[in-house]
Amino acid sequence: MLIFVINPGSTSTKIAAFQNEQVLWKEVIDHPDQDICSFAKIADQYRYRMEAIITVLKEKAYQLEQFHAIVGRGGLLKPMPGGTYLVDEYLVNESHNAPGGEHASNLGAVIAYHLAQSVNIPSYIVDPVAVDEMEPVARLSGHPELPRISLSHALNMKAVARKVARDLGKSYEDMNFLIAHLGGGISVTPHRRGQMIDVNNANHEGPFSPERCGTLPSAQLIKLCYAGKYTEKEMLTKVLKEGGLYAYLRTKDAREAEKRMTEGDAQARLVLEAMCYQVAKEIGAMSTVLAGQVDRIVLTGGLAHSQFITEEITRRVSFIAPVTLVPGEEEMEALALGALRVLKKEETAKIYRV
Ligand SMILES: Nc1ncnc2c1ncn2[C@@H]1O[C@H](COP(=O)(O)OP(=O)(O)OP(=O)(O)O)[C@@H](O)[C@H]1O
Ligand SMILES: CCCC(=O)O
Repeated sequence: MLIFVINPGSTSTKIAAFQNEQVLWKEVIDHPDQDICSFAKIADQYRYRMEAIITVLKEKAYQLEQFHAIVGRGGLLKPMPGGTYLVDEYLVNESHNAPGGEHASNLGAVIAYHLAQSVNIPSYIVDPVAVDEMEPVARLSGHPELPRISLSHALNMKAVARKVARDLGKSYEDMNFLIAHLGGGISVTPHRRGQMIDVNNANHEGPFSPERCGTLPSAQLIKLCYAGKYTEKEMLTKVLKEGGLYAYLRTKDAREAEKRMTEGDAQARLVLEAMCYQVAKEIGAMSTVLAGQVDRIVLTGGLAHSQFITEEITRRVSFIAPVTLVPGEEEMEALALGALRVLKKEETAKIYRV
């Protein structure tokens, strides 16, 4: 089976061709700031990104007709269980209208669907950002007007969970994991026998990350919002794009922060230690969701490449369960494998309706 994979990110679109489980090629199409900033909404980038993808396909001498399916990263749809979903017009319209908010991944389904329609093959999304498998007790925030929302790096976390389980000779559905995706944003999730039963919303809650604030003191936040200093858009940028590491150190790059730390910058050390402290604290909190029945803690995402960061977290949480490192992310493989499970009839594609 030949599968075409499309993963739109905030500054790039990653594409790849897979022959069954094997990657044939991967390409990162970078989108310069001045291009991206010229669009008012993510949905407006559709034609721009589509044309860039078609250009690369032509350069690689691939025809859409050669593929058996196209799979895109799924975005901020309404809450939905994990799995592989067939993309249809309903799902495309929802992705276009972005009910859960603006995110580049909203374009994954739209682009995959239109490319696939043009050559009459199916298109899918897999474990989108909006995967919601939270238990009822996890949904209460403390105020009924502000229910907790599940937004996370579900795609990579579920792929990593399957891989770690496989390496242990088990299936994902047999295991209890605590998985922390440590990227530009951070998700910490208890996975109970294949279900992500809670998660810090990676945009709104939990540890601060290279670019996001995570949980903030709520009354202080309200006062700042009403202080007349910032517009709503500025506040959202502060919390989602210019928070965390960036707010303290003016860099989102943990490698740069670590370099400064090793050169003696005490503030860089404090901020990195605080980020690890918050991640460890969240892992500790989530271990109670599994009542301490944890087979493995898994650290994944870009920050899991760092020895300093993984050791700082591990020394605080290894009393809970052994810690496994899976640095980086495997989103392209996860998308291809999700589509493949359906094409091989190991799984039935779900239909998204809410
Ligand atoms: N070898 C490394 N050592 C330390 N930090 C690293 C290393 N490689 C990447 N990072 C850091 O990881 C962070 C980005 O992680 P990642 O690439 O997983 O994020 P992303 O894909 O941009 O965002 P997200 O994972 O939230 O979708 C950055 O702060 C980057 O500096
Ligand atoms: C909101 C979680 C997903 C991401 O940060 O890309």
